[in-house]
Amino acid sequence: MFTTIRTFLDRVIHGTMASPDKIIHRVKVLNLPPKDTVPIKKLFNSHGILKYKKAPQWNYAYINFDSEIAAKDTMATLSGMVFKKRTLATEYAQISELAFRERFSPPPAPQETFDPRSFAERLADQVTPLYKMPYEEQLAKKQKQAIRQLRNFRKKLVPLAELTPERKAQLAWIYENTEDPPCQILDPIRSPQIEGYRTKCEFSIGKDPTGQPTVGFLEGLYRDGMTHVLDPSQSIHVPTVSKQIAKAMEQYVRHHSTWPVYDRRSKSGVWRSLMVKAQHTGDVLNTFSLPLKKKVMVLIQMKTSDLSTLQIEQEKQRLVEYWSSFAPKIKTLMVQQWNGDSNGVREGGTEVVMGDGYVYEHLLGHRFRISSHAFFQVNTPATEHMLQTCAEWCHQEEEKKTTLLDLCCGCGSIGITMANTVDRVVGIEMIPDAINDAKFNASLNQITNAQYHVGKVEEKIDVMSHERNETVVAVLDPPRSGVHSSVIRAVREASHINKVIFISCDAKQAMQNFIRPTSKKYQGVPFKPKRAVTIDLFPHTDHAELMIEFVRI
Ligand SMILES: C[S@@+](CC[C@H](N)C(=O)[O-])C[C@H]1O[C@@H](n2cnc3c(N)ncnc32)[C@H](O)[C@@H]1O
Repeated sequence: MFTTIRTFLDRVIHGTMASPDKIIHRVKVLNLPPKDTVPIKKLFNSHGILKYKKAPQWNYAYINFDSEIAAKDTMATLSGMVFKKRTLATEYAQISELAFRERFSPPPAPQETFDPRSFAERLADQVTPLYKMPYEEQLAKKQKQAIRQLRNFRKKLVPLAELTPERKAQLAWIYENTEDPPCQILDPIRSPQIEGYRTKCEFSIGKDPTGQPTVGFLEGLYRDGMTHVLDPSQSIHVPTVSKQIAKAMEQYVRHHSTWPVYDRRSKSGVWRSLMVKAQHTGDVLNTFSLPLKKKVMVLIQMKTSDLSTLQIEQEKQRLVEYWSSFAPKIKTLMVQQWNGDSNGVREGGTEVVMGDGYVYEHLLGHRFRISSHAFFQVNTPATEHMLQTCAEWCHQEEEKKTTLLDLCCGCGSIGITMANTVDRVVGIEMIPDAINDAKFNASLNQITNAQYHVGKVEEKIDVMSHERNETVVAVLDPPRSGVHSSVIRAVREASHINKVIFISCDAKQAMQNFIRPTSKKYQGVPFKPKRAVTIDLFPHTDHAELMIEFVRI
């Protein structure tokens, strides 16, 4: 058994091990508004409740207490309280901690059925499902998806037809155009490079179906009980250098380390995941003489709760020695210690053990420093095409000052590549490291007209002082999971924003909220799409970016 007596005692003493006797006093708060995440957080925080569980779509929340008295106190405070015109109610329950934890125990392993495909085919079907399709057909398929998405605007909004004439007039553009997609759709922008284009890869470390420690991609979804890791050496979207690094890490865990790989089912073991950022250009200015050693960041995630401090330090030292002699040379090595249940590389808890913790990339003649957690588009040449088109669309013809509002700006790539064509850039981003990168990147590129603000867009959108005689173009590039509706509301209500370039992999709801007629919830004059283009940032996969220019109606 890998767990030592020391860690067993440690868990019992520090409470990370479920004790059958321990009772959780749970309060369910009922009749909360769905969404409204920020006001709900403020409400709970103002009553000293910092930890609770509520999904945006739920109209209830759970709060766990160690004592019945604390639970009942909170019930007395919240019951009957009127919040957002709703009267809150509460329910109390006691549950054993063991039962509570078992809710999160791994799903049962799926029944093994005979699969005639090789492991490589199984993985390719999963991570690059279009790999057998000629590239032109892939583009046509993605174009069809974009057209369907834009046509859906009409389908989703027609139920709003019982509208006042004034609100109906706001949708005239969509009713007038009954057959075609409701705006111009340009030819898709193809990826200049269709193989080995992914600059960032997150590999899992675990066992393949034969039980061999492997560094690769997880087969299927963990929530479906899948925990096998498959070898990525034939994955066509992964660059050669990243495959070499995955293989080297696999050699390390198989032959150089005495610690086992992490088992997602028993939640034991040490080696969890490997993130590789293998940038396209790297940190040299002359892009034609690229020493490979300047391009690659490696981050290794370990579960260290079963190791002593000395063992952790020794392991870090061994990793540094191993990767220092690896060819091609890597630029920086990081170790992340993560003992929680969730999988994947996380923000924070990362130590730089070799190099400076950064890699660099060039985009449209600008140089960018990227930290381990900052988002950066994974397909550099295709991103350059996307940004070129975005810059053309942002261009204002009027003789007015233009402010570019770079919402969800990451480490600043959009604003910085366009800063020389506008009067000022204002960037907002919630990850502090990314904002540090954005500020650094602005000065690295001698950009003096950019300011950056750390925080959530929905909370910071007002940081921008409104100047007279300026037009504001917002570029909104949210994560795949979408943006909070308050962001869309804030953009709609900011009457000085007359254009929004919306870049998204999948955010249908957000797009609809830009165009729906004025209502109590969605105030401000709505936008309408003027043109759209698909940019294929992810060849061989089902994904692509859709960039839409929205203008006020
Ligand atoms: C798809 S990335 C785009 C980054 C950047 N525009 C770029 O092209 O490199 C989305 C970014 O939005 C940030 N983000 C997500 N939700 C946010 C929010 N509510 N407010 C501010 N930033 C957010 C993420 O941290 C991430 O950096």
